[in-house]
Amino acid sequence: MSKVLRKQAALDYHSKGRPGKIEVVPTKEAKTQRDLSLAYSPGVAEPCKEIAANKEDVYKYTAKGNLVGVISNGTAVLGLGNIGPEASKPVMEGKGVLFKIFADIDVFDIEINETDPEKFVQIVKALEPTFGGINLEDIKAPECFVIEKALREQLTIPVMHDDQHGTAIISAAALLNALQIQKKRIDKVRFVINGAGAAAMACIQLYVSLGARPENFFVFDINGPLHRGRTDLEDFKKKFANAPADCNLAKALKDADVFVGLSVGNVVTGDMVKSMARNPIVFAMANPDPEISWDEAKGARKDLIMATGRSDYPNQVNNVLGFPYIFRGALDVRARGINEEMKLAAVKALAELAQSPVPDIVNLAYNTKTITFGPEYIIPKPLDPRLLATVAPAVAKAAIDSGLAQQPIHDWEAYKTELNKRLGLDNQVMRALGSKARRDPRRIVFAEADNVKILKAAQIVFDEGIGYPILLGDEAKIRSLAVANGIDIEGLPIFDPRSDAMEESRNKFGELFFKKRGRKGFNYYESKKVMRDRNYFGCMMVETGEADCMISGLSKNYPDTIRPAIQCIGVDEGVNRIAGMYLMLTKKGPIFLADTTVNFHPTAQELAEITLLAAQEVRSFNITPRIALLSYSNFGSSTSDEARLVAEARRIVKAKAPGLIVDGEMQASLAFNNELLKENYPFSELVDKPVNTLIFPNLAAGNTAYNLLKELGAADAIGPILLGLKKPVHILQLGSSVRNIVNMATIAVADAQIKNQQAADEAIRRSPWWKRLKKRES
Ligand SMILES: NC(=O)C1=CN([C@@H]2O[C@H](COP(=O)(O)OP(=O)(O)OC[C@H]3O[C@@H](n4cnc5c(N)ncnc54)[C@H](OP(=O)(O)O)[C@@H]3O)[C@@H](O)[C@H]2O)C=CC1
Ligand SMILES: CC(=O)C(=O)O
Ligand SMILES: [Mg+2]
Repeated sequence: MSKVLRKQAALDYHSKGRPGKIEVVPTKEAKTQRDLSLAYSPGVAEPCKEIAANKEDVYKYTAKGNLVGVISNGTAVLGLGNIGPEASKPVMEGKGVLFKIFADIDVFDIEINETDPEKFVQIVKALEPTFGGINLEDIKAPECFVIEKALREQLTIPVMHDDQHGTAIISAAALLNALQIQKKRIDKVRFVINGAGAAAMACIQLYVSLGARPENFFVFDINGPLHRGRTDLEDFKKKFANAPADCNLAKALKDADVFVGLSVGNVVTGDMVKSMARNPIVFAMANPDPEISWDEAKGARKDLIMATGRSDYPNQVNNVLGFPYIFRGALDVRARGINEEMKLAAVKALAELAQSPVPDIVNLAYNTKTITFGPEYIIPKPLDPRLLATVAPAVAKAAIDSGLAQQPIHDWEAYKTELNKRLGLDNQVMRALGSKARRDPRRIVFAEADNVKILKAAQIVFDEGIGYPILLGDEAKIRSLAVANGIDIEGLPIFDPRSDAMEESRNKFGELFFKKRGRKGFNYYESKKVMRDRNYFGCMMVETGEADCMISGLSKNYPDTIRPAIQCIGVDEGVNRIAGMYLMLTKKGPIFLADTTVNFHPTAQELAEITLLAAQEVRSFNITPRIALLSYSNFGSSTSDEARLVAEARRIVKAKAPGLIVDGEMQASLAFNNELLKENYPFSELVDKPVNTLIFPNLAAGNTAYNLLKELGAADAIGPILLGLKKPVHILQLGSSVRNIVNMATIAVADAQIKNQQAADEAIRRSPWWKRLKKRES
């Protein structure tokens, strides 16, 4: 993405809808009069009195224990410098988001208009009753040292200045691994450190505690090398004033083993990297622009291990790998602080994790098959879901062993299970699916490209490497929409099915369509004419292999979009119908709902077919389906025709797929209440097998359920995912957001991979060498 577009995308991201990136969400029911009388006056007085009598109970009755204050005065924001507290707020909100998504920690971001360290300390100290921990952020040196020291001494909750210790911990873990790969010893290597601020000084200190020699550091600040002749140096800099007075960065880097940049962007050149010792290590960690770009540094040396703070290159050495998990561990044992033992435990856990085999979900998330420990993987990836259950327990254990914990953990396995539960599956599912799509992007037709949301989605699909968009619609209109909205569609093919230029394609598609539908109501003339309709044209592109999948329906009703798909493409072999399914991303993980879209009053046979189609699609998400067939009756408690139909559907499904985990008829409440199920219906296949797929008895029920869940904010809805078509065409709902459209496109691409895979497999099975293979096997 170009810089200009990235700028606009970032501004749009922050300003669209509710401005900013966070909101407060109640965790208790607050709907009825009773709820309100408990949540607030008079009921709320009871926990107040308990806490007044015993202050510790604040952890029992309030959110304090899981609440971290991310606090800044905006004096050293990323590498942007002293830009003030308001301008620091997007970064602090961002840290809040990362705390939440990676460690389920809630954050209030607090930007304080105060640069005087003493006053700043007084303000933060007064906030102690609110928080379980304090993460100081982007406060410049040397004030940050004074502030952190005073707060650590005066508060009884964990306090950490993330830019110092988070950065030191992550970079130390990366450094240990890089040294191991480069076969160098930490006590022998010579370091050049650019920057002598919060992050740099903490890194140096931690490296020294890991064995580096203080005299082996040449350190630079904005005024040049730290040397003994300088009279302007604060005490914390004097300790490392080892460099010769006439030194500069170029001279210092000659024959140096390790460069660590925690200063500003673009101050190191490729020539400087070339002059370093054999097998050098460069950590250019300034944000957002590193001291030297990945490409320039790697271009200079083949034997280099390179890392930056950025997410778009390998080896992202960024404190995001630390603060969520360090605080998680500290909060969970109610540690009184964060000490050296806890930091070193985090270093060790991170370094070791990078050396252990990477699970599929990480490879999926990063669109690669082979992430393995080595020069381009010295530190775990931020999207590695193992980080939480690895680093947090290590930190918690160190807090217990070093006497800082007030609430020890005894059952470590149970603790790890609880940590994994906190992450939920929902993010992982879309993330993994996105990565799957990116691994083998397919051509995707956007039939309504003269719609600005579709255009924005198409751009994202292209930029994120999910697929290759093909835009259908009036070219002039599409181009002017793109210009007016700053959407980059350069290089994306645009076809207008109504234009003269498309006459040949219309004729070709029309001929084919006539062959399919000539005896089903379309004469020769109509078959060609209907190809002026974008949905027919797009579906024929998919049918003829000129595209792999299609997205449409934002501005038309379902039947008008589904009909062309059925007529042009048709249903899969052995399938008699299509159906629609929604993927609901809920707090309990992903739940699939079908049929939400097509079949009004399915018979038992039809309901069984819908169930089998849904099961097949759920498997394509790498999830084992566990299906409840829903009704208002539980296992024959009603003898109505409707209830019996559902029970009969289950019988048909089991006859066709005995291994499928499916039960019913049952009420939705029973499907999600394992205790009730176990107690009253111990024979059920779903006992101890949490349901993830719901089949509704009719369209009214299915459609109502997903809309209710969505509108009440109980789940994000992705769909409808059309089931049963031979090739993927997916239909958007009216008013879909850009993110919804991108999600649907992702599913369409992933589906296209499966379908084409099947087609390829069939072709192989029909080929002569398949027979030879079989013969050899036997
Ligand atoms: N990747 C990561 O995880 C992290 C990266 N960082 C990055 O590190 C950088 C510093 O952050 P932080 O320590 O919090 O900020 P500070 O303001 O505390 O420190 C900045 C340091 O950089 C020095 N400096 C500025 N310009 C130059 C220059 N041209 N040459 C040499 N030194 C220079 C300053 O010198 P002086 O002392 O003379 O003012 C100061 O010592 C930022 O870019 C930040 O984004 C920070 C934390 C984590
Ligand atoms: C990553 C971070 O905290 C910084 O650049 O300041
Ligand atoms: Mg920072």
